[in-house]
Amino acid sequence: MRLLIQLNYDKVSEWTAGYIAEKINQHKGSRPFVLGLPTGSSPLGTYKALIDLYKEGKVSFKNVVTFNMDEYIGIPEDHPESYHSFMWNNFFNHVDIEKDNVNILNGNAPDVEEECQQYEEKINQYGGIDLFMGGIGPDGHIAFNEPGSSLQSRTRVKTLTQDTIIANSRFFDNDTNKVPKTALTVGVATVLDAREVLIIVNGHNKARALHYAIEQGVNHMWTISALQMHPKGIIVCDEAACDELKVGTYRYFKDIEKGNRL
Ligand SMILES: N[C@@H]1[C@@H](O)[C@H](O)[C@@H](COP(=O)(O)O)O[C@@H]1O
Repeated sequence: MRLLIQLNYDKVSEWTAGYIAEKINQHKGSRPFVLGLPTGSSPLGTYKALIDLYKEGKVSFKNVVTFNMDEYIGIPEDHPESYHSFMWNNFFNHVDIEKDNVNILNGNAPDVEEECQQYEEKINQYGGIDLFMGGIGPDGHIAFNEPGSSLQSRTRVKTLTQDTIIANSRFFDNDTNKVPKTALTVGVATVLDAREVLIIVNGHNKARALHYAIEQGVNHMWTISALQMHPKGIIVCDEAACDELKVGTYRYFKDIEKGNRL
């Protein structure tokens, strides 16, 4: 696994956007580039930086198909805090992506099981995900794969933990009662199937999760740790997120990434 330690959040965003743009630009062949995407505050800076790169003519999303990680169950698609709204407001509306190339789980589907199965099938029809970008919760969850999720899990319904409900209540007037209690999410195995996985970890409140991701074993209580099983896993973090790493670990990754542009 690579660990890219950046000075601050702006540098994390800049590096990640640059990496994604480069992968899109390098992509060849008739098949579109398939990009997995998260919501949350962690990727916001990356979305802004990608929009800037698009406006500068350095990347285009015309030949990109996206699959989002997750969506709440039971709030309308046009609710300001739905992940549909988040993605269109913060990213898709500002770049040249085709509407038909955007895939986000439908949390209001009449048959959610069917919705999840079709999502997996659609990913396969596109030949799999080239690069899955993600963030993590303070408890190390990836997408909505809460602690205890099977590391072989596929797209399905998950019940949110109280920790996640409290963390996400900041988007719902700080009222935990307004936060949906369930969500549709890609599974850990769905993420690991991607050819590359890039996870953004920033801020002191993610420091414990980063320690478990990097310095402890693969464990279903910290689902991000499954990234250790991926042949091309990358974590991009800021200095603040390194607060729980051993000095030796920190220095090791700083040293081996020294001089690497991307
Ligand atoms: N389902 C999302 C995750 O995909 C995201 O990584 C996490 C962290 O969010 P933030 O980046 O705002 O800390 O929040 C939610 O639980």
